[in-house]
Amino acid sequence: MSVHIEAKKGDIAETILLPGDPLRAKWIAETFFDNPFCFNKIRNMFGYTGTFNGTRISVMGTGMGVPSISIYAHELITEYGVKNLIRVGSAGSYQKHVKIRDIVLAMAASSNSGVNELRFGGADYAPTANFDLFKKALDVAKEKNIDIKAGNVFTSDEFYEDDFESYKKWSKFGVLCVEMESAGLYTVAAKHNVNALSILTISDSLVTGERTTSKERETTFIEMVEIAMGLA
Ligand SMILES: O=P(O)(O)O[C@H]1O[C@H](CO)[C@@H](O)[C@H]1O
Ligand SMILES: O=c1cc[nH]c(=O)[nH]1
Repeated sequence: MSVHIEAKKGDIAETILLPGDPLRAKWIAETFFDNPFCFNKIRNMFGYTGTFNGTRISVMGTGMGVPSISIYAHELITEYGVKNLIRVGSAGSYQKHVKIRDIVLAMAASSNSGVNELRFGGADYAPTANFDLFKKALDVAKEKNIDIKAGNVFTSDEFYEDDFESYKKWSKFGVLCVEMESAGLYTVAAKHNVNALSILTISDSLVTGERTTSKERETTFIEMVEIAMGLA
């Protein structure tokens, strides 16, 4: 048991899927896993382990934002020996060609996160995806005929920004979409020499104003989960 996870040693698989939403974690376990059992209910941050095609796999919510995912990633790695951390998140599009329900593999995560500014004393650190997981995700997507987009994403400390138009600077420099955790996940994984990848589904668009419902974000982003499950 760690401070925020009540699982016993050995309860959590080496590969874990990490949605921000704990109810998406529950849906993933109940929809995709064989024989899932719940290993965490602390703070209602549900975590489950089961099997997929005979291989053990886990899923757990991370909450929203870099501080929250950093806590869970740290405990999963240092207390439970997790080696592959795969975020399955929602994101807002910054580009006209990145449309609702498109899948984005985050090759790197630019950020305004105060956490990395604190950690690196104001110097820039470039949080990047693990190459092997990234390549494998491309292969799985191809095999399943799922179109993906890949590139730089933006990890923001804010969901509601004072200046809505500020996204246009990042958009101009080719950033595909915004979410709130990948830079933190990639940095903590790198610190502990384990593997991380963020697979994102576009839930809304800052360009067009379209958006999916909360329920759709919880239970319908199937293709990104299929790619993530293929990495186990
Ligand atoms: O759907 P999840 O995985 O939570 O990801 C996105 O959704 C939340 C904001 O609504 C933030 O956590 C953001 O990163
Ligand atoms: O962090 C997020 C996630 C989805 N959509 C956004 O605009 N921001």
